[in-house]
Amino acid sequence: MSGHILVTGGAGYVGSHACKALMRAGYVPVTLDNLVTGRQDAVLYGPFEFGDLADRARLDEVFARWQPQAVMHFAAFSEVGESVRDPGKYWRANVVGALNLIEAALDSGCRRFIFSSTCSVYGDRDGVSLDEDTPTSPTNAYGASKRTIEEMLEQFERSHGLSSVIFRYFNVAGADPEGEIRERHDPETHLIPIVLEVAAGTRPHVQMFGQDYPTPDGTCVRDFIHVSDLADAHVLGLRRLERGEPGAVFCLGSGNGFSVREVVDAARRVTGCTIPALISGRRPGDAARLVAGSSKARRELDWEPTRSDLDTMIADAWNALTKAG
Ligand SMILES: NC(=O)c1ccc[n+]([C@@H]2O[C@H](COP(=O)([O-])OP(=O)(O)OC[C@H]3O[C@@H](n4cnc5c(N)ncnc54)[C@H](O)[C@@H]3O)[C@@H](O)[C@H]2O)c1
Ligand SMILES: O=c1ccn([C@@H]2O[C@H](COP(=O)(O)OP(=O)(O)O[C@H]3O[C@H](CO)[C@H](O)[C@H](O)[C@H]3O)[C@@H](O)[C@H]2O)c(=O)[nH]1
Repeated sequence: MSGHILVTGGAGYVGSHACKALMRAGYVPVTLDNLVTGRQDAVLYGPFEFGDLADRARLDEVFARWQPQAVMHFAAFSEVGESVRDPGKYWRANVVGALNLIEAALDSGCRRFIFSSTCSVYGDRDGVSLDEDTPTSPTNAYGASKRTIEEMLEQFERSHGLSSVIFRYFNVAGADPEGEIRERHDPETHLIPIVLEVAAGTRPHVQMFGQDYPTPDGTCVRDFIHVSDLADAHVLGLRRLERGEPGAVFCLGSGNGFSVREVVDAARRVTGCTIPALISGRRPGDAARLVAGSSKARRELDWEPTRSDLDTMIADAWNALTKAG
């Protein structure tokens, strides 16, 4: 089935890759974005509507114009450290923004909703592999805002028949294998793009935040998932809703943990560059180890990540960065 899909945050990193996957699957992704962190030149695969989730009248206009059959909701603030310093920003933009969007969707008759959540909803559960049944206990406003939106979706499913698929992403990495779009945050805070900026010579060194964690080499361990594999999961989630299956939560990770040090070593291997690395103190809010333990998305959505080995993710990000010049 094809049709228009409203993609909030479609000018951002994950949203732009989702738009490409939707376009390839025969849908028309309509991006709604206020460009606070996204870029209009990443909106390549469907129409663009400038707008802010806070502006309910604008949301109503966009729903009336395109009559989307589903919403994919990526737009949010998503920096853990910032959410600790400024929780109000996260509650207002993420939670109130999502509530406006849900109500605008329902008022327009749209009852399919796909939501970007995060493994930050689990808080710091060192040593445990995290799956859909792991109890949530967010430790910062970012994770708490995402968990609250999950609860809102569960409540609107019961009260208004809004069907939702909630994806809890682990660490998203890589870039479009064709290099058309990539991760471009300013300032960049994520490990892999920072390491690649060092390789490209635009940053002098990478700081490794902490080497005294209870992990094999003392640096934090993360589960990285390729952004294109993640985008494919969203199309599969949409098809699940089209089939009329009930809403569900899925963790999206590879199930493999890599330490910060292993990521830096892999980037040296893939790029052939030296990549100076310094050890510095822990970054507040970081959990020692966040690794997905679930195969529910593989089982129930038939999702099969194909590019989520570490070297391929780094190579795709590197190719996209060097292609962009
Ligand atoms: N990147 C990751 O590793 C990761 C991990 C877990 C979850 N997520 C979630 O995935 C989603 C996308 O993350 P990303 O890395 O692509 O971020 P991003 O900053 O690249 O994209 C977010 C987009 O939303 C837009 N936006 C933000 N607030 C808006 C508002 N009020 N109205 C309209 N547009 C708005 C921004 O301009 C941007 O284009 C977020 O919800 C994030 O919490 C990302
Ligand atoms: O310059 C850097 C940047 C990061 N790191 C380390 O690399 C690891 C990964 O850090 P990222 O900032 O790349 O990613 P996070 O794990 O902090 O955050 C990501 O996953 C979270 C869920 O855990 C949220 O969803 C968030 O939006 C998403 O960016 C962490 O141990 C961090 O301390 C460094 O050592 N040096």
